[in-house]
Amino acid sequence: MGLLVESLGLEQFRNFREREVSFSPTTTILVGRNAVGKTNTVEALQMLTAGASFRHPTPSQLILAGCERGRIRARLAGDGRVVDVACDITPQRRQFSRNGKHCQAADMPSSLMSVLFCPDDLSLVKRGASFRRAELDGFGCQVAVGYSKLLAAYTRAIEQRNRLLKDERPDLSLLSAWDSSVAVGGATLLQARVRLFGRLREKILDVYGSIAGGEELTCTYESTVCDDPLTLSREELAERFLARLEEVRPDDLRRQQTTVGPHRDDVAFAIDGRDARSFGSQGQQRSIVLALKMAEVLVSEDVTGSRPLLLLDDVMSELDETRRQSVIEFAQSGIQTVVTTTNLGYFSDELLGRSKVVEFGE
Ligand SMILES: Nc1ncnc2c1ncn2[C@@H]1O[C@H](COP(=O)(O)OP(=O)(O)OP(=O)(O)O)[C@@H](O)[C@H]1O
Repeated sequence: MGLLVESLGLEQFRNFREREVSFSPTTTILVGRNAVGKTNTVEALQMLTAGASFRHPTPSQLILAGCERGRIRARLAGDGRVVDVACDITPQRRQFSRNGKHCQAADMPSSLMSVLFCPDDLSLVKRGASFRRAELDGFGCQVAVGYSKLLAAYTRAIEQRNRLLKDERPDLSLLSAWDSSVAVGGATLLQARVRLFGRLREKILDVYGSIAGGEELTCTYESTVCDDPLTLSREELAERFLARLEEVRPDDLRRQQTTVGPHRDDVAFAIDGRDARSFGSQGQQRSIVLALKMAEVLVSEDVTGSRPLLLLDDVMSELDETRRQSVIEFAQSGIQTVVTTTNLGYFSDELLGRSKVVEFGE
């Protein structure tokens, strides 16, 4: 079954001097007008589960204006155990802890992970490729052991190679050394990412079929290194990547950046054979994102054996009735959900009766 969030404490965090919120094991609805701190509450929950915030703030942005430090903490309970997680925030850093012992941000999802769905996600299909990569990587960092380390090491290697490419007269032997380290780290990351994508794809197609039956969705991982990275061994893939880096070297030197690798890959969606980015209606694009988020919940349950916390920030107003119902039904299938809204009118009386409603603002 796994852990559920029982309560959250916010101390000098964002707009809160002090606030306690307790949660239902099923659905909790945070309601209030704009700018009262509903998203800030969701952000705190995401930090204590995913170990990161979708808004990518600096630590000082998280501290109540005029204060020197802040703290967020949550009590997680389930399976006969209680886990207290917290994050102490100073202007310089965030220090995470579990049951009073310091830990890394990347360790947080091992207690409870989360899937966030917010209005920005709705344009994921048509936004730049970096957003789709970030979605996959953010999910990977939570669900796959070691993924965040792979990603960090690869990102560092790419930064170093790019820095060298920007030199007036790049040292070519040093560039070859960076090529090797980019290729070896990149091959491992690429295989982990494509494997994860394969698991997600299966569920995305299932879920999409149930939201938009009759339409045929395809999703493809588009690698800049080779067509099917999983048909090669890791060593073979690293060699292929190295060969690609050598092939594009003149171009990379001219453009002063690395133009192939997992940091340039993309995920493409097509409906009935037509690219959803340019041909999909807004509704179809939103259904794809919905299917992707639900797939993340399902895959994380498959991989970890426990259900993640589902955070729905302000998406009810952005979805039409049919898609809203799909989300609500999905959330009702035994997934602890926290949803924010300015308007309780989106929820049926029956659902309101079964949910915990927490009011924000006066
Ligand atoms: N570090 C901070 N110190 C004080 N106030 C802050 C800080 N960071 C954000 N805020 C305030 O928090 C409020 C925004 O809260 P939040 O984003 O949670 O809104 P919301 O309740 O979700 O509403 P909306 O639907 O408009 O997003 C703003 O008034 C903003 O000024």
